[in-house]
Amino acid sequence: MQTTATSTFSAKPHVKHLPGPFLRPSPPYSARVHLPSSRNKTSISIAMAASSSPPPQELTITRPDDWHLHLREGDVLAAVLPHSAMHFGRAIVMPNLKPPVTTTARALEYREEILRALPPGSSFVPLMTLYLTDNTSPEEIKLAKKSGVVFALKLYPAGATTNSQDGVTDIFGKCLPVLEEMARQEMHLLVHGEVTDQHVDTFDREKVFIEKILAPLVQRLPQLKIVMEHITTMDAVNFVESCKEGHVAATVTPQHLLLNRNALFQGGLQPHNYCLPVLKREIHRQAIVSAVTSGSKQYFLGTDSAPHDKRRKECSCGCAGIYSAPVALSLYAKVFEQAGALDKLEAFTSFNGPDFYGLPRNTSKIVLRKSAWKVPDTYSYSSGEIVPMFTGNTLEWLPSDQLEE
Ligand SMILES: NC(=O)N[C@@H](CC(=O)O)C(=O)O
Ligand SMILES: [Zn+2]
Ligand SMILES: [Zn+2]
Repeated sequence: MQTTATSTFSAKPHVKHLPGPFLRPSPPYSARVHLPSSRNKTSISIAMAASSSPPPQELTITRPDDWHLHLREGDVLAAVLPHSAMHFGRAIVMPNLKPPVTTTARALEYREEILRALPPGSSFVPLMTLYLTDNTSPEEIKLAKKSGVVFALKLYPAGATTNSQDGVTDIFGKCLPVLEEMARQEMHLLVHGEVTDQHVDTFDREKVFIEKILAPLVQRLPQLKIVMEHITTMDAVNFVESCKEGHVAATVTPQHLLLNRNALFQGGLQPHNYCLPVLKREIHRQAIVSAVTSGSKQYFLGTDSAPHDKRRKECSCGCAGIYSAPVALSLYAKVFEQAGALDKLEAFTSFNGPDFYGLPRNTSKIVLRKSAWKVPDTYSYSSGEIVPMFTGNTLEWLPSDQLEE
């Protein structure tokens, strides 16, 4: 499926090539984006320092967590969970099942299903979330907090993305009492930040969401801790950085760091590069790379790994979501390496997330080795196949568990 563009990324001739933006080192932050000027200087000096010493071939980092993950249920859960559990310590598990996880009772059941599906000996911890609806009650927030296993509520504007039809129709009209209770209970709000108004261009939906919903929400409830999930634009970067550190943060996916919207059309329609919010222009990708590799504590790893059966991706109305769990760590390392910021990788993958959620950092380590490995074309499961991001390509930075000292 992935074709096109020449690559300096993989030297081996048999390897399929990756789309363009993946290959170019990120230039210093664009002048059109607002950032404190000291940040520009920092990233340039790191890049220069990195180029004068031999590039590292091995990195040992604190075990990462995934702060935005779709695990699904049943046979898909069984197929995808090992890919996350292998290298990640914990993950914030998205509640957009069919029907969605709207109550603490259901989140507890779903958590048990995940724990049962774990490979033997795994210490992976699922951090549960509830799906916010127009009818979620403040009582439910109290129950969620008391459970000790629910860490956040997820806002899906109704109709914005996969399985969001039961989402919120009018956040200010219907959800303020619940959001106030969340602020009181220190329960985080995770946001799919796109408006659903069909009159708004698909590529502008994140920007308009920030203007119409997110900025007013932060004004109205400054104590509520908000994670803007899977950010895709420089508008989101500017917004996050205009907010107080520790109050508003963002997760960033591998695809929004590596691909721009050309990747949807390169050599033909590429359904496995389709996710929501949709990939944006190159200038937005560059803004996100600069923000994430700057060392700011407001960004952390959230793959948004979203498995869909191959038949539901490769069809006349393919669904949104990219399956990245098996490749995510290799890809994040590549981004930081290209930016000359490998020294900032661990904070992004392993520190900023737990710090924002008020959870302890993991104590075990993983090793990323600079050795080539080939991404499988597909992963089979009992009812079909799932195609991973960068299917069939060769990647570097192979993750493995650190051997006991
Ligand atoms: N990102 C996606 O394109 N899809 C996600 C939903 C979401 O995170 O918006 C999914 O559940 O498939
Ligand atoms: Zn989403
Ligand atoms: Zn998601």
